[in-house]
Amino acid sequence: MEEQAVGEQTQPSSTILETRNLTKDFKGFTAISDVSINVKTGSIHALIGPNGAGKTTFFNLLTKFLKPSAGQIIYAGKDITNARPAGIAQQGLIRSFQISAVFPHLSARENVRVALQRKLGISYHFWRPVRILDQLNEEAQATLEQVGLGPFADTKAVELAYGQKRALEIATTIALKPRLMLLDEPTQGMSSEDVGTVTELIRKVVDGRTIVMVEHNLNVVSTLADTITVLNRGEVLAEGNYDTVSTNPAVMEAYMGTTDAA
Ligand SMILES: Nc1ncnc2c1ncn2[C@@H]1O[C@H](COP(=O)(O)OP(=O)(O)OP(=O)(O)O)[C@@H](O)[C@H]1O
Repeated sequence: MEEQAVGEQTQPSSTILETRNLTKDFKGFTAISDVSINVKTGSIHALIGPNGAGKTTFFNLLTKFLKPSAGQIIYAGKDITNARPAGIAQQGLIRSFQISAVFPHLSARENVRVALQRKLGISYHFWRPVRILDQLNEEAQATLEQVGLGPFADTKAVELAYGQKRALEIATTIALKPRLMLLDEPTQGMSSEDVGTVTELIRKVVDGRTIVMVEHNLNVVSTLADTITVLNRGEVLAEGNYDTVSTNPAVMEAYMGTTDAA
């Protein structure tokens, strides 16, 4: 049996997120149709599919940026179909690369500290006892070390290289203590070197957490994902590990317009 990540107070192989017949219509056009997925606790679950397949729409449904037309979303055993984005964030379902905006003129450490303060609900109370601020600084430093930015703690975000900025975004997301991280194309626009660094980083931060990611880069998906859901025209075309989906004739047809193996 596959080993589960430690740190979750759930049973091995339990489901942390589930969609049941999730559907989204835009004025008569069905962008997501009856999509049911099951995300295992502690796994990396990737959503892939050709352009226009409905990945972004599905992602926006999960993070409550869009309201479903039909179906249900169950997170940690609770029906969150009608929950507000802030409500689900408090329950540990955190979307990265959008909400965790990085402040360009703050240092890496200050950026992480802002996220830690947000989590604690003590934002910008600079009159807090020094002891608490010291604790925050220590935790911020530890979080930066987790993503390889320890030596850059005092560097302004704007001065970090592109891949390092992405690492900082991951650090600010980790600071929000996610149980489930939703990553929207984490390697988009990166050099191949940065793709490698961020791929390693994602593998590292999954420990004790679950990740759902939309990702175009199939190398990244093949390296990281335990389970892949392939969407096409708003429907689930295939699901399974990389070997299963990459050899599925319907997937080859959707991607390459051919069922011949490359
Ligand atoms: N707000 C909207 N109103 C109308 N149609 C929409 C809306 N948002 C998305 N769509 C349509 O839904 C379909 C799925 O779009 P979506 O952006 O979710 O696909 P995607 O898989 O993320 O594509 P890409 O890989 O190109 O980003 C597309 O045909 C798109 O035109």
